Amino acid sequence: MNAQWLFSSPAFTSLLLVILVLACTGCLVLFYRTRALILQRDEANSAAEMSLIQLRKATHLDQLTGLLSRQRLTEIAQAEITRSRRYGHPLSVVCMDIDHFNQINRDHSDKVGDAVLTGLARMAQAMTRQSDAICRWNGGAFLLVLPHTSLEQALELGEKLRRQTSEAELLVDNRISVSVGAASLSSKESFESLTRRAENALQQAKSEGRNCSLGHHSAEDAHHLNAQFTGS
Ligand SMILES: Nc1nc2c(ncn2[C@@H]2O[C@H](COP(=O)(O)OP(=O)(O)OP(=O)(O)O)[C@@H](O)[C@H]2O)c(=O)[nH]1
Repeated sequence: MNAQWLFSSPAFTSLLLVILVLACTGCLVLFYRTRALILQRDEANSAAEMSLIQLRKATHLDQLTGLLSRQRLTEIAQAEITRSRRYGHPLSVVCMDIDHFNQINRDHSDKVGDAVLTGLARMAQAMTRQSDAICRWNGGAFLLVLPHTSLEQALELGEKLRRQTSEAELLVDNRISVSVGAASLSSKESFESLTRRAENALQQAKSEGRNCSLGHHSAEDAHHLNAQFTGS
């Protein structure tokens, strides 16, 4: 039996065909199995993502940053204002807003903008006390409610946040800055009025060139400062 006879025999051709069919079937099985595994993994990931979103909703957290929702922070602030009045301790709020956030989104993508928000949220949480409350206020703005904190102390924290932000590597190729506005609770003042004054101070900081912190002094703050100055 020579080699030429073997390769041209019908039995050999049939064997080759069988091997080919088996190899193709194996490849197909492998392909469908891998695809099924990938689909399974994607489904598991999106289920985990969905349950995180649902958990955050149920626990009154901002879906992106995990900070308090604006609604939950307002409830906490109302309770803190009542406590501050009852025990006579100061309470302040700080409003911090990313400068030119619109442009960051435009130049880098919304995904990078989201990462900046999350990074800032983590930084603010790490730099504040457990008794402070922080929320995503709107767009690129955060609001901090600071019990037992005077306007001067709130501005000190605002400056610390501003400095830390300008040094943090939140963007790969650039630095970002924030502007900060602060206000301290006056007697009989509502939370809405207090936050409006902090937002006014923030707008003032924006119009003075951004990357700075400013406080809104109420008539009471001015009186308090004057009393300190004259020693009365
Ligand atoms: N990536 C991202 N962007 C958001 C989100 N929410 C709001 N924005 C964007 O934030 C931007 C808000 O920009 P502004 O606060 O007006 O800031 P700006 O005018 O760019 O800058 P300033 O004048 O310095 O405040 C808008 O472009 C919104 O689309 C979010 O959840 N993720």
